[in-house]
Amino acid sequence: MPVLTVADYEDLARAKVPASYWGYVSGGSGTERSMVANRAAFDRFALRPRVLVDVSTIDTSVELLGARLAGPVLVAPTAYHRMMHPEGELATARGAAEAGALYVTSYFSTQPLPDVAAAAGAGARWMQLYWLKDRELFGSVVDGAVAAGFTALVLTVDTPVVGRRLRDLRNELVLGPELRAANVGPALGNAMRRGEAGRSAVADAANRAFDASITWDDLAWLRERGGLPVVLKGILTGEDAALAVAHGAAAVIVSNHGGRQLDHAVGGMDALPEVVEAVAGRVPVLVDGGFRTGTEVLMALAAGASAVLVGRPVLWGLAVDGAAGVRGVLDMLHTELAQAMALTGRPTIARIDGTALRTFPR
Ligand SMILES: Cc1cc2nc3c(=O)[nH]c(=O)nc-3n(C[C@H](O)[C@H](O)[C@H](O)COP(=O)(O)O)c2cc1C
Ligand SMILES: CCCCCCC(=O)C(=O)O
Repeated sequence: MPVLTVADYEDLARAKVPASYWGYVSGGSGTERSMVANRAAFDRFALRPRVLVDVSTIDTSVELLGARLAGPVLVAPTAYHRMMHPEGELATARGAAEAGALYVTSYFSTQPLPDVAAAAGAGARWMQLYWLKDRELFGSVVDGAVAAGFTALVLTVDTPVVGRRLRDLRNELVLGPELRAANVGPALGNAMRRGEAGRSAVADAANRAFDASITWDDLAWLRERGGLPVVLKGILTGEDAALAVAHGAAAVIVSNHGGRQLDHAVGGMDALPEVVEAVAGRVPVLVDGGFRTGTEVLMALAAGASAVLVGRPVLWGLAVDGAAGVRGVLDMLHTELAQAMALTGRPTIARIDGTALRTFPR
């Protein structure tokens, strides 16, 4: 069967991944309405094409915090890539670099940061962080990211505690020995104890380690420690977007964490307009949650996003064909975007603006 869509990658990946790992990747929290909301939002938008525009050359390239990228589709941070492929994050880093895409490496990478950096080569890379109670350990991971040449720190702010992911609780999720998180110390890195009825070893380890007391005032410490741009991931309101800019965020990522954190949270595409309005062009606004086609990427750009991140699609590509699968998914989204740009009469990313979008009331 030819692989023609991101959804085709999902179908092929499902057959390759053990059931409890598939549940971890596919699932959301609670009723999973936040996950559904991400996809449902696209039904409330339609594109307004312009015709008789010279679209003989299409340029999808963008620049983001100093990185030149082949297109506006980034790899979202996702944990435990060795669930999908034996090479894990090394294959992801190679595939993303080959596609000219920026890779946001998860705090829960199963490969050491220097190895991920080496695999990425000249590829753009940011490092995602969860704030730990153990400030010394937290700081040492920041130092490690800086030393490995990551060029921005992405602090995920929607996870003071882990969402109630029922698929993981039902599957009594435990990780095999190859799935040690390689960069975060043994207490958090090791979620391999025996399964317990109704519990997820991964969520339990995270809940013990994450610092649920941090506030806006702590961000200065992180900016100082890393000396890198700090991007906040998991912003869903205009109020928090304004605070993020006021506290020195270099960019914000509008995200409900793929529907895995707050149940009934607003979807990424639905939250985007109020964040764009509050930020008012002062820093780039990125968005994720449910993006599966280039046309959907174009919708987000028209609504004011500078770029889009994809989480599960990259994992599906990784499971299907390692680095080549990751590259395949990212190339597919950029190719689809280029076609949508031609068909809407917008030959460059800068030409995609709000006039390309019609929004239907909820
Ligand atoms: C399996 C999985 C693991 C994830 N791990 C992380 C993580 O370690 N850090 C983080 O900030 N977000 C994490 N996320 C959330 C993603 O960064 C992103 O917000 C989400 O996947 C986007 O939605 P999509 O999967 O529909 O594209 C994870 C998501 C999935 C599906
Ligand atoms: C199950 C808890 C692990 C949290 C870290 C990975 C993550 O963000 C995720 O969504 O999963």
